[in-house]
Amino acid sequence: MQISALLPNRINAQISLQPQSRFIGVTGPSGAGKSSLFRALAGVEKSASVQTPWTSQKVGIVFQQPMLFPHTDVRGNLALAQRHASPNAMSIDACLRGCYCEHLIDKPVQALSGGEAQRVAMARALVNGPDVLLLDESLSAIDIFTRRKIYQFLNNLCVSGKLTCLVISHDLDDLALFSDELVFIDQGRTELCGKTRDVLTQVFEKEGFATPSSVLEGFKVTAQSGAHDSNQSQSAVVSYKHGSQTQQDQNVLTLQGNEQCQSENGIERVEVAGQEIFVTAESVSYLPQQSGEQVSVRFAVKACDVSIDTNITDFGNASTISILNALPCVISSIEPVVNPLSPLNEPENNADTKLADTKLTSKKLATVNSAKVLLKLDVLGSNQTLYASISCISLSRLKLDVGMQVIARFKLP
Ligand SMILES: Nc1ncnc2c1ncn2[C@@H]1O[C@H](COP(=O)(O)OP(=O)(O)OP(=O)(O)O)[C@@H](O)[C@H]1O
Repeated sequence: MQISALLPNRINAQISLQPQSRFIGVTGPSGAGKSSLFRALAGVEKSASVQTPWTSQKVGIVFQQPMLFPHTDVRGNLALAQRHASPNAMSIDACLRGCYCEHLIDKPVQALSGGEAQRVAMARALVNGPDVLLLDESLSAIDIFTRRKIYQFLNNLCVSGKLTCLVISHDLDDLALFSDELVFIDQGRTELCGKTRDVLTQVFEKEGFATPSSVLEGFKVTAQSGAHDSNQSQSAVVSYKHGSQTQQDQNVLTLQGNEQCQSENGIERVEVAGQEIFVTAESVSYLPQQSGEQVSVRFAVKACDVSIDTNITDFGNASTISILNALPCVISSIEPVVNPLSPLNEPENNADTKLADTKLTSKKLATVNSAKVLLKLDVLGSNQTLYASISCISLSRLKLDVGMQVIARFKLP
């Protein structure tokens, strides 16, 4: 999927995406040109020259400012959008449910809070039945719980093949969780573009975040495929079917036969690199589904939530700690988390901040004035990466070094 946009003196962006990508995150510094790019793609910028694969498809855009029709109420706004809806558009009720604003239906627009107005604007855009939806920080005023639920609704529409979303956000955790691919815009150009976890790694390394998130992918585990008290490999055998209209409206994952998705008390079980991982239901999103029976999902793990255990034997039976999740890993790099405000960390004092291929000494750590280190961990049995942010005290107490095998333990995301 190729997209290009040229807007004199502002945008010169070429974006190359995989054909199966349906939820594409867009980020970059303030003033980078993200909104200008979307305005160009939506046809709002008359001087723009744009090429997209959506020439015969319906494209919608939702701005940060909801721009609802002020002379009517929520019902009136949705009814107006429905007048021009495409034949396969979802019902008003389904859109209201998916955007958590059923209770707002009779409210005048002036009586809506900022976040409520954003939810209604999102529902209104969906009622119109777009094939492609451009979201320009459209959910920025909504609390994280509701926002994640709406993103999950959109994610499910994307996975069912009904919608392609391009989503501008400064919240990298949201984008990590939902994006099939991520685009980083800077100075009007596409600086990075590709698989979310690869682009995120480059963004974190470039921007030097102290506690980056890692994106892990795996398969949903079914009820019949595993026991609770085991960390052993389980096979995941649920499938995604393009169900009836009602099912699609409600975004139901259809199960095969009598199998049940393992979601107990809001917890999903996901197989990652042969291990069973527990994740809260709201922290899982679906990948574009491949042919076959397994349902591919992803979740994000913050570096500060990962602990390191050097006892690599019998790791599935750590019954004395509350942390549920464990993945065998090898340390691939160790870098200090540098305090940017410290005078010790000016460039001339900071020449040797990469400790990856050297023996760690307390002298070196003192040189970079760091209380914490960031470990990059290769998850054994997969090509996935996990970050762990731990104290320098733990680093030296556990005598951690590059190449060491450890168990990464993390609470359920
Ligand atoms: N209508 C306009 N005419 C001329 N320049 C504009 C116009 N709108 C925006 N700009 C400029 O284009 C640049 C990119 O702005 P844009 O709003 O696209 O950035 P952004 O990445 O969306 O920023 P933010 O994250 O802060 O929303 C900025 O320097 C801005 O001043």
